[in-house]
Amino acid sequence: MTQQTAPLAIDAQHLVKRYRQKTAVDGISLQVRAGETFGILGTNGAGKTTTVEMIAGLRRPSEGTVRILGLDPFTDRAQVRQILGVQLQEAYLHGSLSCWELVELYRSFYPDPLDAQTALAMVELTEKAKTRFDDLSGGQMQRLSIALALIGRPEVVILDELTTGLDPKARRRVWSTIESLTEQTVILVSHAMDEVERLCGRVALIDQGRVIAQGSPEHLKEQAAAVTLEDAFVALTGKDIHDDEEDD
Ligand SMILES: Nc1ncnc2c1ncn2[C@@H]1O[C@H](COP(=O)(O)OP(=O)(O)OP(=O)(O)O)[C@@H](O)[C@H]1O
Repeated sequence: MTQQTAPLAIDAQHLVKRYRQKTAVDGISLQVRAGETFGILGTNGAGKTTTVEMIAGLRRPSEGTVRILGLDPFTDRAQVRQILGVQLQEAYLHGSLSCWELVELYRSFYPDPLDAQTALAMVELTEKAKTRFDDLSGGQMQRLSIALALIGRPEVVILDELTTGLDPKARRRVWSTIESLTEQTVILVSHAMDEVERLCGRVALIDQGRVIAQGSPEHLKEQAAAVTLEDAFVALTGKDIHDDEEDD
């Protein structure tokens, strides 16, 4: 089965999220096929996190629908939890537990999890097994949250700012881990063009809560007559990826 004919793993239709004064997401539709690694690129405040939180069932849309392998993340919450792994920008974990205890806790949620040693080794935290979460560095916390997102061997994985704050070596290691997920469907929110170009078959460019363009990195570069994905982003959105929308 090619990816073009694979079933839809994620089908988000016309997602809208309104906060009091602000429409953070303004009619985003995304279809991701099983086995794809799909990137979401956008400036700060473009609505990326709100979009993936709605897809994950962590934030209720004001409008629109989400299906993950045909399931509704709100009404089929228990089933969705078994097939979805989520790494958010900020990990809200029990800080007094050690890495090992957190890994064991997360393993207990799934029928066929990775073993604890494999999970810690995957993100190079074997040496930190006994360290309390609160005593980890920011990068180590992030790596642990990646391991916890993958521990249940989820069919669908959502990763928000996968490697922000990691050093170059750690970034490359995490990329290899993601590249090894050939069976899984991955949504990757990122600011990092090199990361998106390396890992994602298709990308959606998001600006002011809308999808401005989507396609393979090659297609987006062609569409914008740009040499790099960063130039394509600037050409298609009129913004630099490093801009902060709040400042406009
Ligand atoms: N709980 C909230 N209440 C009000 N406004 C919010 C809330 N959460 C997010 N927003 C606003 O919605 C917009 C989109 O936020 P979101 O976090 O989805 O953007 P983002 O693209 O993920 O940005 P970043 O790259 O900085 O994480 C921003 O203007 C943000 O300030």
